[in-house]
Amino acid sequence: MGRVGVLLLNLGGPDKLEDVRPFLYNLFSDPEIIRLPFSWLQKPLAWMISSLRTQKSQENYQQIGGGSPLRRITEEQARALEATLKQRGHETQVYVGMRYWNPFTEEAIAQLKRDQLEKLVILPLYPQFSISTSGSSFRLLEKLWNEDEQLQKLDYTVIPSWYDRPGYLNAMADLIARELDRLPNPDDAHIFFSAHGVPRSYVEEAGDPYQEEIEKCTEGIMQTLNRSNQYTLAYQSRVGPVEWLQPYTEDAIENLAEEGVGTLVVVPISFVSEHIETLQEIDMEYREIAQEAGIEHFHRVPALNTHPMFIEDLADLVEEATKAPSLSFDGVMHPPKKTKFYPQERWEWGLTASAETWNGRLAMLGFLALMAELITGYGPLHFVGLL
Ligand SMILES: C=CC1=C(C)c2cc3[nH]c(cc4nc(cc5[nH]c(cc1n2)c(C)c5CCC(=O)O)C(CCC(=O)O)=C4C)c(C)c3C=C
Ligand SMILES: [Fe+2]
Repeated sequence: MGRVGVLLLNLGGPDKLEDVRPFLYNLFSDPEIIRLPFSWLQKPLAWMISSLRTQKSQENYQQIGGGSPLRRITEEQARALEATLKQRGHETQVYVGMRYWNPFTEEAIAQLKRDQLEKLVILPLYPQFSISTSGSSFRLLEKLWNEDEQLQKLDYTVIPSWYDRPGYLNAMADLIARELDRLPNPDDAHIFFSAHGVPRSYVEEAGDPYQEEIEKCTEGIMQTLNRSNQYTLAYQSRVGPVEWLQPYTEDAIENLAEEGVGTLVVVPISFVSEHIETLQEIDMEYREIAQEAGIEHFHRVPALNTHPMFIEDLADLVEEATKAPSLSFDGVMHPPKKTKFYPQERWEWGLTASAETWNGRLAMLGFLALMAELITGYGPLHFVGLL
């Protein structure tokens, strides 16, 4: 391999409590996270939601030590991948580009430009593709590439998702097997896959392949695990008033308790690092729900972090991507057509004149309602827990 760089993409998280508000502002400013009919609404709404959500979010980060471990773990993964590639004889520079917090993707790109690479492998640290995660990072890269001729000359490969790789499935199965084997009766445990949710409309209207990839991933892990345990897939971390993918984790836990399940082994599957949604949401909130519902034993499988099988698999993936034909930029940051579906079209609202009119009216009404809610502290967004 020549001078190859690997760009690891991730979401980012606040390092300390003061970072929570600007981190949330960046997150809610992203149209791939909150989709609005008019772009001019995005920033005021992001400001408003982030201002009102900060306290609740800070309390959660406080419970896990005052900040997200995501940056530290992602840096550890980057260094472990670099070391594994070096052992295999490849001098590869691995960069970390976060979407909403330090180290930002823009900084990673500035650094890799200075390093004069021959080829770049773009590797999201999300096993499954979603418009809201890898898709959002690809959109940002698209923008940066479109603005920069030096980047346009760089050969690159994009890996859209990798949930079905045997190395990854083996690493996940290994972690689950270890957790099961610590129990007195491993066969009786119910394996509970908790995936990060997305609004249902992402899948049904915008063609997000996320749900399909999550389902295939879960089946792949169970086949690799090759045990007789019963299992369930549910979706966690719902934000806001709209419907998200179902069943919701909290409901599924309560249903299993009603069916008499006494031991749950929870497996987080949408991310590869410990972060607030494993350490606080699963370990604290869902544990409490399970206990209150009568589930006596609640165990959680750790995230992959720097699991050696996982890092070896990432190294294989980089080697394979380096051998794959390079792409030249044509205005869109897409992978080769054959690999995986990646929605190229932005999800547009208001496709017809009358819909435009209604979108406009609804947007204005919504904005006024939000202003009223901001001033009074009462309203539907407080009621459903978004603010
Ligand atoms: C509001 C919509 C959100 C969508 C859609 C969403 C999708 C999504 N997110 C992850 C992974 C992570 N999310 C994290 C934080 C986070 N995400 C949202 C909202 C949406 N996520 C919020 C409001 C937050 C902030 C935390 C909070 O206030 O609850 C993180 C970082 C966690 C950390 O340790 O800091 C990750 C990682 C996935 C995989 C996903 C869709 C597939
Ligand atoms: Fe999220």
